[in-house]
Amino acid sequence: MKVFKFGGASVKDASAVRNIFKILSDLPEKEQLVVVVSAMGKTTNALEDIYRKAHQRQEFAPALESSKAYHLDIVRELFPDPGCPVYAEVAAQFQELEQTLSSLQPDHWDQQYDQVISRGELLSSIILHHYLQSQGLSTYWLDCRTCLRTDSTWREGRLDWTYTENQIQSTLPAILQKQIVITQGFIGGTADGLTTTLGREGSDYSAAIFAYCLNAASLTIWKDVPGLLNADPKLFKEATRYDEVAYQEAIEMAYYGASVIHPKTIQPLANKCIPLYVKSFLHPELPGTVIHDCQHGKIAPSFILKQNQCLLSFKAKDLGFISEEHLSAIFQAVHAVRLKINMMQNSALSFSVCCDYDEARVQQLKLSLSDQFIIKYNQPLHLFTIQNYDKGSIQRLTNGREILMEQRTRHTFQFVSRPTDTIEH
Ligand SMILES: Nc1ncnc2c1ncn2[C@@H]1O[C@H](COP(=O)(O)OP(=O)(O)O)[C@@H](O)[C@H]1O
Ligand SMILES: N[C@@H](CC(=O)OP(=O)(O)O)C(=O)O
Repeated sequence: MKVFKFGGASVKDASAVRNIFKILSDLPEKEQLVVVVSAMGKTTNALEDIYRKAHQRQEFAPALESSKAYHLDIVRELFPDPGCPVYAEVAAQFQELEQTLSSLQPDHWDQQYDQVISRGELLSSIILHHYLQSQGLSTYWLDCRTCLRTDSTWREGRLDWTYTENQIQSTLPAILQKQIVITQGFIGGTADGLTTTLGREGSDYSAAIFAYCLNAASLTIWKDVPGLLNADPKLFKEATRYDEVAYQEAIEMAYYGASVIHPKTIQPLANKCIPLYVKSFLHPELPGTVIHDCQHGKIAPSFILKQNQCLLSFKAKDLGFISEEHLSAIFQAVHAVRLKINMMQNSALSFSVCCDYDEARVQQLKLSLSDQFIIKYNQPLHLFTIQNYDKGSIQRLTNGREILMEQRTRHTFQFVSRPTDTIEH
């Protein structure tokens, strides 16, 4: 059996949904398949905006109406018959969403976020399931919250692998004998029946969980790019495709910020040697990239940019050296506010970290450490990483930039700098 994952771009409008049917109908008839789908287009961003407004008691109705209209336009185009049950199911999703939004509690920001933001994947999977059925495919809509059990770490649910594996293995194989399973990426459920999310862009990870639990022959993630490239083509000219990449290299690329694959995706696949194909949904006939257990020589340098970074520096108030005790206090506080460190460096009197910028979390951190440290920060910044660097690739990227922090290991070169108008000079 195989697992396919379709991201937001591959369900962004009615013709994209039709294209999925085309890809699936080209498969051999007996192929057993789980299809994991993300929210349509930029729905998750739209829901975040609606949620923020609702939480701050601002007018959110127009933004909600616009998301509803976006989904309904797609539904109308795909289902000319207004009696099709998809209309009632989509309406019910929006009704429940409105109920949640109008009864928000002032606290529990992260918990309520998950209850709201998860609607995007529920909507897209319902629409895709009904469309594939209307075209003659036999599909089964699975509410993945019944299988993917997480703890209640809101916005970044941690998976209960044992429960999830048992649940998936005891329910799905029988269904897969007869039907294609359509389910949601990005979301899971707690033992109390609440919804969790797995971290932004987490649908790839969901697909890897299904592939792992079902011992799939492969996972394919369908993208708007021809495969895994050595850079984001939206930012770097002349990005080139890798034919094959080893698991470890792909883990590193995702970790450093290559947003084409969620960082947690590869590990479960590598543990069972399940190949991951990155393929173009626009050109499904092309080979794409395979990420698997392979040995090859040095691959072309890859260029990775993480935006919206912040450089924090900590100095002990007594002007003492940065000791292990200081570092321990800093790490505990960083962990408590859930800031993500991407690079760090220490000198005699100060310790610096580059992390994803989140104003509220940075302020919380400053508050919790202000007794011991003088804390300064600088943002917005860019973090560049070059894997498999050489002299030319470093020159190409650093040229004309002011570098605020830099680090080099045998394979990886990283630096933090201020944003400039163009990525390449
Ligand atoms: N190394 C890379 N190779 C290919 N695409 C990349 C890479 N790094 C970033 N991207 C970006 O990832 C995008 C596809 O991922 P994403 O937007 O998450 O798709 P979806 O939401 O449809 O799953 C591409 O359009 C491309 O701009
Ligand atoms: N919809 C979620 C999960 C996801 O993975 O989406 P995509 O596959 O479109 O990156 C998000 O945008 O974060």
